[in-house]
Parts: sequence; structure tokens; C-alpha cells
Amino acid sequence: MSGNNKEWQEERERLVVIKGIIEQKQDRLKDQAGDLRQGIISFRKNFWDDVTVNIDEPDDIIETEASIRQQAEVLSERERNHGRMHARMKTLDRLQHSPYFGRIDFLEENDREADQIYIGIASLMDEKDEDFLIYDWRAPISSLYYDYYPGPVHYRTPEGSISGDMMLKRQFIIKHGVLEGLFDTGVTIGDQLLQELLGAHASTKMKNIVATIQKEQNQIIRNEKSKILIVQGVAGSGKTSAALQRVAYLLYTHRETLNNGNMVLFSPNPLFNSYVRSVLPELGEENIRQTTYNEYIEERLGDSFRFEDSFEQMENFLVNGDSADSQNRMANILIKSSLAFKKVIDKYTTVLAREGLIFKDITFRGRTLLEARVINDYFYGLSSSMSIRSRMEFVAEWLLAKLKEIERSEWQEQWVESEVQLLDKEDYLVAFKKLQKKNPWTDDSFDDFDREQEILGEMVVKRRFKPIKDDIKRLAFIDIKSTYCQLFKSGGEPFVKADTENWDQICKFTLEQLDRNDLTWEDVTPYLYFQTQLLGRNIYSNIRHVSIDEAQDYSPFQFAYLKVLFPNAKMTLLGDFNQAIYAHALNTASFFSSEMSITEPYEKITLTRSYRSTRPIVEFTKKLVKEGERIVPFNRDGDKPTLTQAEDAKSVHKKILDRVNNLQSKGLQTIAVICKTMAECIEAYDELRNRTAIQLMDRETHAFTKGTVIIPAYLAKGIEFDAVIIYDASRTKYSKESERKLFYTACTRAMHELHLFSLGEVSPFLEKIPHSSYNKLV
Ligand SMILES: Nc1ncnc2c1ncn2[C@@H]1O[C@H](COP(=O)(O)OP(=O)(O)OP(=O)(O)O)[C@@H](O)[C@H]1O
Repeated sequence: MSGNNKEWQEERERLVVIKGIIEQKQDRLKDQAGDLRQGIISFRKNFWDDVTVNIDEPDDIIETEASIRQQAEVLSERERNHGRMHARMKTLDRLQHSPYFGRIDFLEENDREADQIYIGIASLMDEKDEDFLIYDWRAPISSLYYDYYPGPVHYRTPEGSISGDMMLKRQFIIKHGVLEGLFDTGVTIGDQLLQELLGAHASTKMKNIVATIQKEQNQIIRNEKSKILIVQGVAGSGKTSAALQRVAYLLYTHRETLNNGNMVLFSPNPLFNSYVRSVLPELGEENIRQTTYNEYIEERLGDSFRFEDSFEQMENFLVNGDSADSQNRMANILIKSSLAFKKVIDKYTTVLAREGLIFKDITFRGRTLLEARVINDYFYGLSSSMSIRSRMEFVAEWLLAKLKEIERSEWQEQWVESEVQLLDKEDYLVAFKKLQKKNPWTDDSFDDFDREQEILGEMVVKRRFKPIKDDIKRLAFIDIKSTYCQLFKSGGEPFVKADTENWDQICKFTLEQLDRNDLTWEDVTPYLYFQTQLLGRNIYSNIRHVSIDEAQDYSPFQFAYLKVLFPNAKMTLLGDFNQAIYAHALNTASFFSSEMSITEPYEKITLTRSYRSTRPIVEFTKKLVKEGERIVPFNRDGDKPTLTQAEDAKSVHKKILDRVNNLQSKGLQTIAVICKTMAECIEAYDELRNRTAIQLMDRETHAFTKGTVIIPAYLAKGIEFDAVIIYDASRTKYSKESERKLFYTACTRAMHELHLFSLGEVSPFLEKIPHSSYNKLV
């Protein structure tokens, strides 16, 4: 702790003043919010008093509608205001707890006196709303705090660059409104605040890191110019943290033009979603949409197919990796994940613009109303200079018009008469009202009866035709599935033939799947891409920023598809090629490591410092992967990892149990027993559940809880635990090169302690690790 007594005294006094001002603002805001709330309640009560309701004439109805709309707008504006006050109140509460974490004294060029800039999670103005008492960490000037040591500095504003000298850089620890620590950077050695934060127990919720953002992370957070920003960061280097603070930064900096509805974060699994969900609200921002690629696919595919998700594919490979079927499957995965296959589909789509699209008959009650052949002729009769999509729209219009004609002739049909008998009272009432409106003066009740029957018939037909019309509007008259299948029939002849060795075999495999209405995980993206290229619908053009965490797990095709789905978005891709665990990345470079598949200009930032684990853990894990020597541990001390080997399962389980008990008694709050597969997790769970409090986490688990959990490595991605136990680090489980990254991912989840157990011979991945890096236990 630094700072002399006088400085401590001054900072304490200032803190008291600031807290006082925050309190005043809280009181004032509470009063205003109370008044507004009362106003809203009475407005709601008297809502109808100020509305003139008159529905006699069409003009009166329009006027009434306008009057209701106006009232509703006034109400929702007041409610929005109340919402804003509520959010500000929450921010003031947070500031009251810890108003700021940093201070810089900045002497601007040509000025005489340095300004004291205090930096916190939100800004605070003085009583007159003239001067900043606290600057938001995202304000342009606050970047100085993250980017420089004291000395000559400059920062960018929308109006240009501002230079000067930083005279002082100070960090504070303020908890519950009490100043607990004060450090002047440049005077003290090391980063105590960071030490303290990283040394704390892991939580079930990710923390924000605004007080200790590092310079290279700040580059990511404040990057504005790149359309595609790639962050390659080693395990625990703060990629996810940077991604979330970046979202908060962008929302703040572009608050006039950007809101949380314009941003999407892709994360690896639902568990991870719950883990990071609190970061943005903690920073006073609303959450953006967090999703997973699986979830997106499910949404778009609906129930048209049964499809395997990424976890099932993963599990299948880990369990049956060596079988002949898996070898064939791998061939399918490799081609379907590649940009080469995207090109095949693009080529095929170009051909389809001229010939080959397959249409469906439009049928009704077992009758064909419009033949596929006729639709086909109409489609290909339209000018080929129009895109497929535009022609489809024309076809849809034409079909709807045709259907209208058919609908009219249908009223006379026998089935209509029978269905009219089954209509209920309300329908008769509607028909009666319609009739009256059409001809209120008629005395001829016979004629009325016929006309009523006609109206009722019209109603029945309209109702029954509605789903057909809806299908036409959805362009469901194209048989996407059959058209996709056609690409694999006769090896794609005469349309497009993929230039790959096992193509015939891949075609056979794909057709078998599609025949059963199944889609493998690797086929899902090409299929949906094909559908999007034909129909051009459901593109998210309002999304302006997409962040993809664990980007190394996306295939080149998946990434290309995301670019089609979000045509107007800037992309931030965060990943680590050492943690690429999915099948498509095992034998080829993923788009992330090769980057060959990123055709547009991009900027790349590399993070090599690892913050999550203690130095001894990083020294151990870095030897597991290629080029691991580049990984730099943050200097935090701790115990060396341990390795316990035993020859029989009973004794391994006993030792694991002893370790779990020991960790629990030390007060560690999140302990993970990490297994290679779900099958292994179930085995471990059966062994341990009656002997200690332990929870099994599977892909249906949507929330991360404290305590001891059993989890497969692929679901533990992105998450961290106080202690990690590797359930079985033996040669039988981890020996193939394809399992190396999974093993590395599992080990790097540990913050403070890492313990490996092995049933029988230890994994060869440990061979290169010097024995001095871990303790061998018996
Ligand atoms: N600047 C920082 N200040 C404080 N803590 C940090 C900082 N950067 C990272 N951390 C901490 O390091 C840990 C790892 O961060 P994070 O999960 O963002 O890393 P990651 O690169 O996404 O990891 P992985 O790829 O292994 O999942 C977290 O506990 C995070 O709070």
C-alpha cells in the first residue's frame, strides 16, 4: 500500500464529500421517481377519461384510435422515464458502494494546472451539473488510465487528439464506501489490485474487470476501426472479459445510435451464458442477446429435421473416434466444414437460377390445386436477370392470385356445405352482421338465407385456405430438401461435382441421412446456408456488432454463414487455437488459426499473458501445447499441480474423494471434477454422489452453481473454478493428438489448484513436463 498519510487523509476526505453528493442525488432522484410513479398510477387510472370514444362513423373510429394511441404514447414515455430513473438509481447505489477505482492527474498541453480525473464505473457530475466529479471508465480521457504510466501521454476524442503529461496515476480499493487501499503506479512494484482480485475465490458469475483492464485488453475494448477484429488469446488471458467490456464500451460511446438490441454475443453453451450474464448489468448496461450457435440453428431449422447438435457430435467422436464409421464421418465433416463446400453450394445456386429447382404441388383435401410443373414453368419463364429470391416473390404473388380464383369456385363445393353445418353461433352472428351491413333494407328472408349461406361458405373456405396462403407467403412451395438432395444424387451430376476424394461416399452418406430426415451437425450449416441463399430471408440486418467467443470452434463454413446472417455487423472473434476441440478442427486448420478463410481485411490482436491460473499452474499447462513457451503467467503464487496415479479404480476414487473433501474443508467454493466425455461423467457421478455433495452438469444445465460439480471438458469451456480435478489423466483417455487440446482446455480451467488423477499409465502428454513442475503423489 502506498501514499503518505497526507495523501490518505485527502483522499478519505474527498471520498466523504463524494459520498455525500451521491446521497443527495439519490434522495432527489427517489423523490422525483416517487412523484413520477404516482403520476403514472393516476394516469393509468384515468386513462379513459381523456379519450373520446366514438365508433359511430368510420371517421369517428379513426379519431378514437388516434386519441387512444396518443394517450398510450404519453404513458409509455412516462414509463420509459421511470425506467431510466430506476437505472440511474441502481448506478448511484453502485457508486455509493465504490465511487471510483482510479485517478490520474492530467496536465493538458499549454495548461498550467493539472486536472484530477477520478475514474469509476459511471460518471458523476457536481451539484450544479457543471463539472465531472467522476468520469465513466469509457470516457475518452479515461483511456489514459489504461494505456499509460505517468509521463507524456495523449488520447483521442471525436474532435481530435489531446496531448499532455500524466503527473500521477493512482489506484484505489474502495469497498462499502470505505477507502481500503491506495497505490501510486510507478512507485510501487507489481500490481497489488490485480493480485488481490485474481487471488479471490472463483464465483459462479463472471466479474467485470474495469478497474484493472490491461493495456492490450484496452486495445480490444476500444477498437473502433476494424470490421473484423480477431483476438487470439491464450487460456485465461481475458478474452471473454474484454469482449464484454467492449460491448459496454460500444453501448456507451455510441449510445445515440446503438442499443443492446443491435448486438449479439455467441457463446459456447448455455451454462456459459448464465456465467457471464451479470457482467453488463453490473456495469449499468442492459444485457445484449446472448446465444449459442446451436440455439440459432435450432431456431432456424424448426422441427423440419431431427438434427445432431455440436455436443452430440463431439461425444460421438470422443467415444467412437477410432471406428471405421468415424473415419467416414470425418471425411464428411471435413468437406462440409470447408469453404470449398460453400463454393460448391454457391455454384449449385447459380445453376439453379437457370434450371433444377424442385417445386411442390399445392394440394388441398387430397386434390392438386396447382401443379409443381406449372409453378416451375412460371418461375423459369420469368426473366433470368432477376435473382432467384425476387422471382420467388413474383411466383408467390402469382400463386396467391391464382388461389383467390380457386377459392371463389370452391364456395359451391359439397364439402363446404357440410362444414357450414358445423360452424358455431359466433360465426353465424358474424355472417348475420355482414349481411345486414351489405343490405340492411331487404325484406326478402329467402334471399337473405341464401346469402347468409354464401357468406358462411366463404368463411369456411377462407379459413381452410389460410394455411395454404401462409405457406405460399413463406415460399414453402419450393422443395428445399429435395433440391438439396439433388446435389448428392448421382454425385451432383449434371449440376455440380465437388472436387474431393471421397465425394461419392459422402454423397451416399448424406442421402441416407436426409432420407431419414436427419441432419448431422456438419450438414446443418450447409443446408441452412443453401436455404438462405435461395430464399434470402431472416437476415439480421439490424445487428451491428457480433461478438463470437470461443471462435476457434467455428468451422470456416459456419463463420461464412454467420457473415451472411449478419451482413451489417462488425465482428469481434475471440479464441485460442490451442483450445480448438471440435472434430472439424482436429485434422485441418480452423478458420481461426489459418485465417485463410477470412477474405476481408481484418485486424488481429494477440494476448499472451494468462491471468486466470497461478504461476505454477500456467508453468505446468503451457508445456502441454505447441508454442506454449509464449504463454506468460501473471505472477501469482500457489501450489504446484499434483499427479496421483493408482492401479485400480477403487483406490483412484478413494483418492479423488479425499482430495474433494480436502478442498472443500479449505473453503474452496467452486470445485470441478472434469471428465473427457459425458459417459465418463456419469461413471464418476455414480461413484461419488453417495459419498460427497456433488452435482452433475450436462448440456441441459443452464445455471452454474457453487460447490463441487462433475462436468465434461467441452462444457467447462470458458468457465473457471477454484480447483480442478482431472478425473482420469491416463494414457487410455488422453493419448491421441486430437485429444491434446481437450486435455489442455480442461487443465486451464483451474484458478488456484489443479489435481490430476490417473487410472494406470499416465497420458503421454505429460512426458514433456519436467517433474519439478508438479508433485507426484501416491
Ligand atoms: N485485466 C484483468 N483484471 C482482472 N482480472 C482479469 C483481467 N483479465 C482477465 N482477468 C481474469 O482472468 C480470468 C480469465 O479471464 P477470461 O475468462 O476472460 O479469459 P479467456 O481468455 O476468455 O479464457 P479462456 O479462453 O481460457 O476461457 C477471469 O477470472 C478474469 O476475471
